Order: sequence, then C-alpha cells, then structure tokens
Amino acid sequence: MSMSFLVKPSNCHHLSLTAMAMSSSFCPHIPNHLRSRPICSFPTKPLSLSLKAFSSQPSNASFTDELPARVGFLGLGIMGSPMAQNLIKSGCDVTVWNRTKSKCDPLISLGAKYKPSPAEVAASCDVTFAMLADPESAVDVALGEHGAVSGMSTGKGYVDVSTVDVETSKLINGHIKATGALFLEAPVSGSKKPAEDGQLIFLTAGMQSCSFLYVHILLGDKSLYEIAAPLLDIMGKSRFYLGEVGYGAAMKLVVNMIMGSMMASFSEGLVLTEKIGLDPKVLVEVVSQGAISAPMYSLKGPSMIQSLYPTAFPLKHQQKDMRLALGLAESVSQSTPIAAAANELYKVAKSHGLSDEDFSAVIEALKPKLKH
Ligand SMILES: NC(=O)C1=CN([C@@H]2O[C@H](COP(=O)(O)OP(=O)(O)OC[C@H]3O[C@@H](n4cnc5c(N)ncnc54)[C@H](OP(=O)(O)O)[C@@H]3O)[C@@H](O)[C@H]2O)C=CC1
Ligand SMILES: O=CC(=O)O
Repeated sequence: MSMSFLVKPSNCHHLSLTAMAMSSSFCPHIPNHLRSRPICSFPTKPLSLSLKAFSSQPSNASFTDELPARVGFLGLGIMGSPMAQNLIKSGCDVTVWNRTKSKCDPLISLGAKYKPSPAEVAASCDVTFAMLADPESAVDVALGEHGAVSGMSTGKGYVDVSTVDVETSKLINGHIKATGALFLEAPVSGSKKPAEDGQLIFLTAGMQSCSFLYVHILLGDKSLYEIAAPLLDIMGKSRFYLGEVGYGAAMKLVVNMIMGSMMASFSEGLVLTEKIGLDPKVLVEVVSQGAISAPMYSLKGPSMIQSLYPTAFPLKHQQKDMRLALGLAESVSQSTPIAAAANELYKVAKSHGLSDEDFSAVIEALKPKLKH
C-alpha cells in the first residue's frame, strides 16, 4: 500500500535527482541537451514529516491579501492576453513577453512593461505565469535559449498555466526548482469568455514525490500556491490544489478528454438530426432542457448549425489534449475507446485545414462536403 504525506522540509540541503530526467526520456519534444541534465533539486534533510494527509479540494479562500509585487506573463494568445489584461486592470505591476511581439502592444497600452525574452521577464518579476500552446512551446519558453529558467532564482515563482502532459510539467518543475525558485502547475478549465470574465477554474499542484520502501512521500509546501492565490482569484472563480506536480496536468487532460468526446458526440447528433429531416435547432433546445444539458451545447450549437466556428478554443489544441489524454490513459493501461474514436475525428478535421477554427468545427469532419 502506498501512502502520501505533505512533507515540510526544514532545511535546504540540495540533492540532484536524475530520475526525473530519465522519466522524461519518452517525451519526444524534450531537447536532447536537457535529457541527461540533473534537473531536480529538493531539500533532503532533515525530513521533518508534518504528516498532514494529502488531499485535493476546491478552495475559494484567499491566503493573503498581498499581491506579489511584480508579475510576469509569457504567452499572449487567446487565453494569455485576457488573463494578463485582468491582472493589469486589477492594479498588478505586469511585465509581458510573447514570441510575436505585436501581441504585447495592447497590453503595453494598458500599462504593462515589456521585456524581450522570457529570461528577462523572470529575472525582473517575483511570480511569472506562462500560457503556451503545447508541451513543445512550454519547454522552449521555460528551458530554451533565454528561457525563463535562466532568470529564476530563490525567492521567485513560476506558474505554468498551459495545458501540457504530466512528464512536461515534471520536467519544467525540476528545472525551475533547481534554481531555488518555486513551481506551480495550474492549467485552467474555461475558455476565452471565462478568461475575459475572470471566471477560470485553476487545477494546481506543486509538490514532488519521493518513495521510501512502500511509503510515498510528498516534498515541498504549498507556498507558491498561497503566494499566487490572490492572482489566481483575479483570473479565476475557483482553484483546486491537487498535490503532486502532474496531477494538475492530468486532471486537465481528463476534463478535456471528456469535453472532446462530448463535442464529437453532439456533432454526430446534429448531422444525424438534419439528415433525417428534423430541425437541429430543435435538438439544441431539447438537449438544453434535459439531463444532458451542457452550457457548451447551448453556446456552440446555434453557430455550428450555421457552419460558423468563431475560435474560442482552437481545434488543434483540443486534438493535442485528446492525444495527451490518450497517452495518459495508455501509461496506466486504461482503455478509453470513446476518446480514441473522437480523437480520430479531430485528426480528420485537422487534415482538412480546420486546425485554427474553434474545436466545434469537428462537425465538419462528419459532412460529405467539408467547409474548406
Ligand atoms: N483557448 C481556450 O479555450 C483554452 C486553451 N487552453 C490551453 O491554454 C494554452 C494556450 O491556449 P490559447 O491561448 O488558446 O492558444 P493560442 O494558440 O491562442 O496561443 C498560444 C500561445 O503560445 C505561443 N507559442 C506557440 N508556440 C510557441 C513557441 N514555440 N515558442 C514561444 N511561444 C509559442 C503563441 O505565441 P505567438 O503569438 O507568437 O504564436 C501564443 O502566445 C494551450 O495549452 C491550450 O490548450 C486551456 C483552456 C482553454
Ligand atoms: O481547454 C479548454 C477549455 O474550454 O477548458
């Protein structure tokens, strides 16, 4: 039997841990030069076990009223821009960076500072957020040349809110913590509108594990979660702390695996309704009144019927999440046949040039004539 504890280390002797680097070796996007580096440091003695049982729970309480003085934001796409905007509007001192510099301009007009690299943002801020497209870009921005890690040091924190796989999150965690800084993974549930409205749901985790015989010990504390809490509360409506790094990423992938399958199934219902001569608008109405009602169907159904897919959540990201969720299921030999079938539909949609449309464009993969 394995048990989990929160461990509060009271001393800071550091130990390089290569096991995590090895665990990342099956991650094809991880650059070779990072695979062999010792990537993780953590306090080793004395391990003063506080023995507080590990738990996951939603929280709405703020741990502190104080906002971190300087906040960095890397990645200003559909999600990153409104999230950073909400921080600026709430009075935070925000410094931004984006690969395509022009996306920084609207935020600079709102009062944000600009630095020309992730390293310089991290070096000039107390807490730096990253909202990148996928595992490859999250690794590039954190660990690449002039990446955020080069600007991190003791007393700083890095919060990765991108949707990535468990191995990527652990890899970035290891490199950030090796600088003496703190790491929190905090992917979000909620799309463009919830990001604009400050209504996101954060799925966070920041500890790391170590096994002694049959005892599974969690190392680290929740301090970055507590420091970042007021910022998360500006951008979101709720936050969950799920313990060990990887559980936030995994929860997000499970949620999006369900969402991707739901959208594929809804798409089949809409095209079948139309084909048999029923009005798909009525289907949307019927669904909205019953037990399978979901905001997503009511929100996206009417535009799907008109073959319109204004992008809130790009289809390429939904397919990425299906792929990563299937990998997660594979890692524990769990059968997920519905998600696997849905993933095929997203792949077909991508092959027809629908990657940058909203993920509801997956319905086009079911039509004899594709929109594009
Ligand atoms: N949109 C949504 O509804 C939601 C998205 N998510 C997740 O949030 C993350 C961001 O999504 P979203 O904002 O929609 O995506 P976008 O595609 O709009 O933005 C992606 C961001 O990543 C940057 N980027 C991509 N590749 C690289 C790279 N190689 N190096 C540096 N920067 C790079 C882009 O920079 P550039 O501008 O230069 O291209 C951009 O800032 C994804 O992981 C997604 O799965 C989570 C919840 C909801
Ligand atoms: O990841 C997408 C979302 O809507 O959540």
